[in-house]
Amino acid sequence: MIETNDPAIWRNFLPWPSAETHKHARGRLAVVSGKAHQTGAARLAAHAGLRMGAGVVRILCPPDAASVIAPAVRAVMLTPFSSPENLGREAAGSDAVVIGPAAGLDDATIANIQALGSTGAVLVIDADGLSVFKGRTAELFAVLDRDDILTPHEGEFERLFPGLLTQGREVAVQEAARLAQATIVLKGAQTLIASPDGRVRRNENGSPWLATAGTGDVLAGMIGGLAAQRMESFDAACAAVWLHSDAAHTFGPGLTSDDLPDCLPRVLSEMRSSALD
Ligand SMILES: NC(=O)C1=CN([C@@H]2O[C@H](COP(=O)(O)OP(=O)(O)OC[C@H]3O[C@@H](n4cnc5c(N)ncnc54)[C@H](O)[C@@H]3O)[C@@H](O)[C@H]2O)[C@@H](O)CC1
Ligand SMILES: Nc1ncnc2c1ncn2[C@@H]1O[C@H](COP(=O)(O)OP(=O)(O)O)[C@@H](O)[C@H]1O
Repeated sequence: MIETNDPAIWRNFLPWPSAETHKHARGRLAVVSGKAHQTGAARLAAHAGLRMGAGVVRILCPPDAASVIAPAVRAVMLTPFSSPENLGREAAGSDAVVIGPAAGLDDATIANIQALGSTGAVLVIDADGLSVFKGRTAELFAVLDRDDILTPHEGEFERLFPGLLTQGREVAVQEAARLAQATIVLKGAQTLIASPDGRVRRNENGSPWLATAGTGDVLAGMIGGLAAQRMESFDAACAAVWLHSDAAHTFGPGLTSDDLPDCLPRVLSEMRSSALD
């Protein structure tokens, strides 16, 4: 049965800081950047993860990208990596890692994802991190744990699961979660979220203002931010999808992906008030 993605299901599981917490205890998120001319997507995701409450957010970047990113971040930290092995070491200790936005469609992205697979962090894989496995899904599935999350739009979904969408989006997303043994977020006007345990939810508060470049990168960062705070992956994905749309409704006309993270304090405050009622 497909449930509506109603906040009543997950709002009591949203992570709020306790009085005694500190930034490392709130959760550590890493976001992997693309090359020097492709750093915007990672910066969007990192800012969104921080706004969602991850206590420490770090961009891990190829060495040539560091001088581009450093002047463009403040609360987000930055560490260059020189190889997939080095990336794995730098990401160890992260609770969640986002990879894929503007990562590049080359073997380096595959090697980086494989290196992250042994860190134990929840992986949120989006965009190029999905498309690069076209025709090589067995290699992707070999990396995944059940708490990992894939966030394809329909184009990316078709690259990973050719032909599956002809069975309808609902059937397709459930079958994809079963095959991948991971949570799948099939994005669109009505995003569907499926868990490998068979649960599936339809998001019904979508906003067409989200049809603008970079909003998917922000969503990946929001999911990563909640997963870093150890919210269960399926609920983290469902909550982030709903809050992402709510932020878009809050902003309305003229929305760009840059605006979304800055709408989150209001959206989260309203959610917190309703959870305390
Ligand atoms: N600020 C930034 O730096 C941004 C970087 N981005 C990155 O830029 C790279 C390329 O992005 P593209 O948008 O070209 O790659 P996509 O894989 O999104 O699009 C490639 C093709 O897929 C097709 N497609 C089929 N179904 C689609 C759907 N439902 N939604 C969107 N496209 C669909 C489109 O026709 C498009 O020509 C990615 O790595 C992405 O993460 C984008 O996220 C935009 C913002
Ligand atoms: N018409 C629409 N109605 C509701 N949500 C939409 C619509 N178009 C796009 N979105 C949402 O916007 C986001 C776009 O993500 P994505 O396609 O990955 O873009 P990008 O790669 O530019 O970040 C997804 O969360 C998707 O569900």
